[in-house]
Amino acid sequence: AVDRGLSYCANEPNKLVSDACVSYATLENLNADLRPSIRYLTEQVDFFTYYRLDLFGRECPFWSDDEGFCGNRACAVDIADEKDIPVSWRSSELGKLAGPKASQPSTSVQKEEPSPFRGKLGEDTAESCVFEPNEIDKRDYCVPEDESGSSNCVYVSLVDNTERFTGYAGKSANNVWRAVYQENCFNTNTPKSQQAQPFGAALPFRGPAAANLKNVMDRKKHEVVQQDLIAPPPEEQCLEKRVFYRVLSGMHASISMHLCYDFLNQTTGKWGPNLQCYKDRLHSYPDRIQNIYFNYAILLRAVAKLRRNLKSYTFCSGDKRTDEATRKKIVGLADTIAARPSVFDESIMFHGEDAVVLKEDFRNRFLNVSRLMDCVGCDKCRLWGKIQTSGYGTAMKVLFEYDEEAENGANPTLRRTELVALVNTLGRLSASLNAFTEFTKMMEQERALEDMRAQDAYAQLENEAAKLQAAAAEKQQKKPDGDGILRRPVQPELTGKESVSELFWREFEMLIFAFRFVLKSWYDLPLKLWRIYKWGTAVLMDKFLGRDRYQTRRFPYRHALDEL
Ligand SMILES: Cc1cc2nc3c(=O)[nH]c(=O)nc-3n(C[C@H](O)[C@H](O)[C@H](O)COP(=O)(O)OP(=O)(O)OC[C@H]3O[C@@H](n4cnc5c(N)ncnc54)[C@H](O)[C@@H]3O)c2cc1C
Repeated sequence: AVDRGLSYCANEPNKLVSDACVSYATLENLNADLRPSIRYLTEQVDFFTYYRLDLFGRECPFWSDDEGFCGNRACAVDIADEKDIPVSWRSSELGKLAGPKASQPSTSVQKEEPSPFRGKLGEDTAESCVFEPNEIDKRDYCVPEDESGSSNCVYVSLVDNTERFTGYAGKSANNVWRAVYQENCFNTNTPKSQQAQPFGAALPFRGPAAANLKNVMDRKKHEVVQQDLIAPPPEEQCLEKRVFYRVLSGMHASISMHLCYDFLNQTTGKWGPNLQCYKDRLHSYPDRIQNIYFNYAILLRAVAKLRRNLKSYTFCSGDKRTDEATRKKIVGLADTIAARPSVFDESIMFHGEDAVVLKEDFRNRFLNVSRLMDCVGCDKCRLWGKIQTSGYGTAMKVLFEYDEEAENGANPTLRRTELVALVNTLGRLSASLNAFTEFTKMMEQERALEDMRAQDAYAQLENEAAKLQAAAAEKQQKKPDGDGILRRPVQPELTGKESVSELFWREFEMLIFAFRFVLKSWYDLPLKLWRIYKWGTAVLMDKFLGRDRYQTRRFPYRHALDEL
């Protein structure tokens, strides 16, 4: 059962998520409705639960960080046994295909000649599943994971390798995040020639930001970086730059949410939510949580935009019925999202004078971010880092490069890895919103418990105070004048709202006190005179006999005078 979320802005559930056109409450309700289908797709459907990628073969192109390797068991990835993979996706089968090994047709060629069947795949299996371009297209926002049967590629079950706490931290993780945010330093005033250049094979990381980053990374390689990462762009910056930052920060926040929600308690050895981790990394930073909502909105919009394409997408599991079931499920999800009011309007982006340059810069920067995932020193984190950057890259490709109304073929190719990454990234964000709801409930429980404890402590204090007061009153009653001193009655402060009779009785009480004071003074006088006389003669006698004792003899009524 999926909970209806506790609204992030409980007091303002209809507040809009910045830069999206949807409220927090709407996204939460949408997530409650969509979560069962998203979970089904990402946990039960083979097409979406197996991901093929080059997990170990690519070196970090920016720095060498041998110490960044994470040796924890939780960092390891279990590679899927090819026996569990549908035949048509196995490397052996991919290797038998003539297409990818021979030459890659360009997207336009593919468009003109709808893929003829090759290799050993069955009739139900269209070539587009395996015969995908593995070179970067000028409309790609992410470095593609090699699908063409490269020997470095492995299949990974995403169900058996869930994203959770791994213990990967320290300067290696920090350096990657730092470099990711460094990509956010846009500078549109920079002449075009100096801006980040299109991504190329010879120089994997280009442009001034990249060169600067490489220098910084080289210098900082052995320093533990403590200071904050790049600050978010100011609100007055253009929408595109804010969107770029929100995507990165939302991805980072979503990763933090998962590692806090599925955390290893090292004392008990059990996995479960860690509220303190959530408080430290997310609760104190509402903007980070907002960016998770934002990312959820853009991924929903991208899936909805693919609705038409998905109807004729080739899933190629080798079994027609399985493919039909997969299609029905994913198209069903896209239809449900599309039936709701739009949550993000990408059409307002990349419109100004420098739109072309800005878009190219935006795309190249995101390509660099996807490349940075090869610098992550923990296998499990690298796996999910690659899936999620690919998921966001695919969303951008669909949002900024796809024509919603065009038939398949007119739009850029949607690789299998891209679609799998897109749906799994949506799944991660959906899980993040769910985890956020759970953490919010835990925070409320904790607060209620603290209130109760505070109330208990307060009641206990009140009790103690009452007891002390009662004891004092009792003592006072037993010895009406206590130490023999007649004290002024204690009266509450005047508030100005007292009635005439209250004022009268106050004055009357004081009058009685004055009267008693005078009478008592007369009554005590002989005894006092006698004591003073005794004290005086004792002092004189001490002095006469040359004794020092007189110095310590106290005047008998000094304290009584002080008390008044
Ligand atoms: C790609 C990638 C994937 C990872 N996957 C996992 C994983 O699956 N499991 C796991 O246990 N660990 C994972 N890690 C490590 C994890 O993200 C942290 O780096 C690690 O837990 C150390 O955390 P930290 O407290 O030092 O802060 P970090 O999360 O490393 O953050 C560093 C700094 O970034 C800033 N910052 C933090 N969050 C945000 C945000 N949302 N927006 C803007 N700025 C922010 C803060 O200034 C913070 O001090 C991954 C790291 C990377 C780079």
